[in-house]
Amino acid sequence: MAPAKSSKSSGKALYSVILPTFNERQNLPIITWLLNRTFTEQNLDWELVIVDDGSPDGTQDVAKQLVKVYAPHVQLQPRTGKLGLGTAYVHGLKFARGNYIIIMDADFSHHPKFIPQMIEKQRQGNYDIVTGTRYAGDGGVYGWDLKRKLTSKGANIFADTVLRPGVSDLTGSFRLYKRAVLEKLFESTDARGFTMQMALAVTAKAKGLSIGEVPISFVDRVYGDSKLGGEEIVEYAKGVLQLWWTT
Ligand SMILES: Nc1nc2c(ncn2[C@@H]2O[C@H](COP(=O)(O)OP(=O)(O)O[C@H]3O[C@H](CO)[C@@H](O)[C@H](O)[C@@H]3O)[C@@H](O)[C@H]2O)c(=O)[nH]1
Ligand SMILES: [Mg+2]
Repeated sequence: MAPAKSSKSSGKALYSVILPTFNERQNLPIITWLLNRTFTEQNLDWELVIVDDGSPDGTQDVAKQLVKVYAPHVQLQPRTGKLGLGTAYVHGLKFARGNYIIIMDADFSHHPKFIPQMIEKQRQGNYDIVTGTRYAGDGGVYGWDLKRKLTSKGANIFADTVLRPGVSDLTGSFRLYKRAVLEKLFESTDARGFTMQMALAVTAKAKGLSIGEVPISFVDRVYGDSKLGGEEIVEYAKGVLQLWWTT
């Protein structure tokens, strides 16, 4: 792959999108097309780092095609097995070259159309982090059943009550980070599962970092299944209590 323009040498912002995938063969081409369109329209430098965990559905074959079609913007950084969402971000960051890192899901729950607003917000306030929020302003959740909605809302209320971070969507993972900030946050939290989003936001607030919010509509995936299970929910509760103890 031809090297992407380095943000350090050009002095211009380079936005790296880290996209963890597990069985996203059907979603990946469209999300990549949308990302390309969004960044091109905005005249922004960008790259996409796909972290696929050996998906049995052939996601990596699709990803390899996209690497060629969108060269030099797309890289595939696979792992051999399903090692989890949090470590996928850490893995992706090792290869990302941008000075800004965007983390999002590959299943259209996080629509690329919100990226320009997140970038604009970051620039306005020079925020360390800008997080997409489903629970403020025009934000919302569409397509989830009541149980899943209550789980998400409950998880946010629980963490907000115990930890008081003042961030409206702690479990959401559609975020823009300054690169150096994300590197430091990864070093200072052990949480690596779905708990990680909450732990990163709470730790950031405890360190005095600034977090801007952009309302997003989160739409449930059309293709494939969620990988969030009961075990993750227990881990989340443990994560909140651990942070309560340590921050
Ligand atoms: N590489 C890798 N990717 C993974 C893994 N598990 C999930 N993914 C990818 O991570 C993204 C999110 O996974 P989903 O399974 O679609 O998650 P969800 O149930 O929709 O959960 C969403 O909402 C949660 C709570 O609001 C969020 O915490 C979570 O990050 C995500 O946005 C998708 O792109 C999926 O392919 C994994 O073990 N490895
Ligand atoms: Mg999803």
